[in-house]
Amino acid sequence: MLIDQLKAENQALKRQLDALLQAARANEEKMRRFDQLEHQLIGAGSLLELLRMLLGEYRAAFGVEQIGVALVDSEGETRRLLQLEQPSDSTLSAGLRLLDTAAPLQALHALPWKPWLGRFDPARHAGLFSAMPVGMLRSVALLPLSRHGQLIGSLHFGSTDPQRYEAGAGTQFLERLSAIVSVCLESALNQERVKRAGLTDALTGVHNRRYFEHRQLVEISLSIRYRQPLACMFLDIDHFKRINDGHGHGAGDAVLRQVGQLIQGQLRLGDTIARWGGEEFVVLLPRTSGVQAAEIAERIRSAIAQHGLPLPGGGELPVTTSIGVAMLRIDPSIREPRLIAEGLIKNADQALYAAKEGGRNRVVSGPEPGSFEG
Ligand SMILES: Nc1nc2c(ncn2[C@@H]2O[C@H](COP(=O)(O)OP(=O)(O)OP(=O)(O)O)[C@@H](O)[C@H]2O)c(=O)[nH]1
Repeated sequence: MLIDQLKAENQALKRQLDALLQAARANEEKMRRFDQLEHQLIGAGSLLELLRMLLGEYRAAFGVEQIGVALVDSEGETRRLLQLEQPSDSTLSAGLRLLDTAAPLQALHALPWKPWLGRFDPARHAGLFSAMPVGMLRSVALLPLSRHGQLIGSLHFGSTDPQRYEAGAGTQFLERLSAIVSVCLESALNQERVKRAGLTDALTGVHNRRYFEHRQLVEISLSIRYRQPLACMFLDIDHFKRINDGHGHGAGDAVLRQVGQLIQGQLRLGDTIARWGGEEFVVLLPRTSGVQAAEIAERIRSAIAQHGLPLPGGGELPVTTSIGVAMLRIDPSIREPRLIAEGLIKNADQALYAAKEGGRNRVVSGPEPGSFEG
């Protein structure tokens, strides 16, 4: 009898031991995966890649239903940097929130900043998960992201399991994760700033020709692959030399800045504007027909003509532009994207020349493209 009892106890102990060993192995495996993910985060090649990892791969790796990231972006810099890389990204739009101020995060994270684990409270937490459906969430982990004593963002995990993130549970791993993500974010932002500096026109703040030429190749390939129209606009400020000669180089620079902003103000997110050089700007309009492009060009022309440059002594210096519009044309004999790009620019430039010849302050459209059969 006693032997049977001992045997049964032994078996129960063995089962417990097996379960513990299994849990330890699972934990070890989990730690190994986290370790791998941390290395991937550290190795992210860009801000976009880092955010995609956090919002996409991490979600799968952690086995949580939802992940959200909020970043303080008071100057709109992060938004601009991300657009530079990828104008629209569904992973990002689902999980990323850019905040004008740190105030919402200060309300979320009390000092000393540490991960907060607990029950999901729709009133407080629903907004943290952005566009994702949040009705099923039961527990959340909110990780403050900080650098140099400032809150720079917040990382949010949401689970349908009420016990997944329980108040009072250990947060060592999450603390480490928030430290790593904070450093990676700062470093990725710095990398993007360096990259952007090489792709931006220092005077006007719009893209430079180098960026445009790169973007143009991407847009041409997309346009051909999806058989969608692509419009290109060449803009030149009229009699710019007279502005420089009559009012000084500083006034000329101010006109360039103002014109760049006015053009930008008329464009959509996926459009690209760049300073081509001197007083010339160039614009790419994906998925835009010739008729629409001519309308947009006319809006730009009119906006610039209506906004003269305010002069220090009062009054305004009139500014006008001539604009040439061309559509991507597919010549089956030309397959090299670089040559197609040159042809598109040449056609827009010819239309611009016709606008100058026609008396300036006007829009001229080049011939409509034939079909998209390539
Ligand atoms: N202020 C300023 N001027 C520039 C800059 N880059 C080029 N320019 C000037 O832009 C002027 C361009 O003059 P032109 O090419 O003769 O053309 P325009 O006077 O605009 O005449 P049209 O194009 O025929 O209407 C030159 O005087 C250049 O020195 C710049 O960055 N800042």
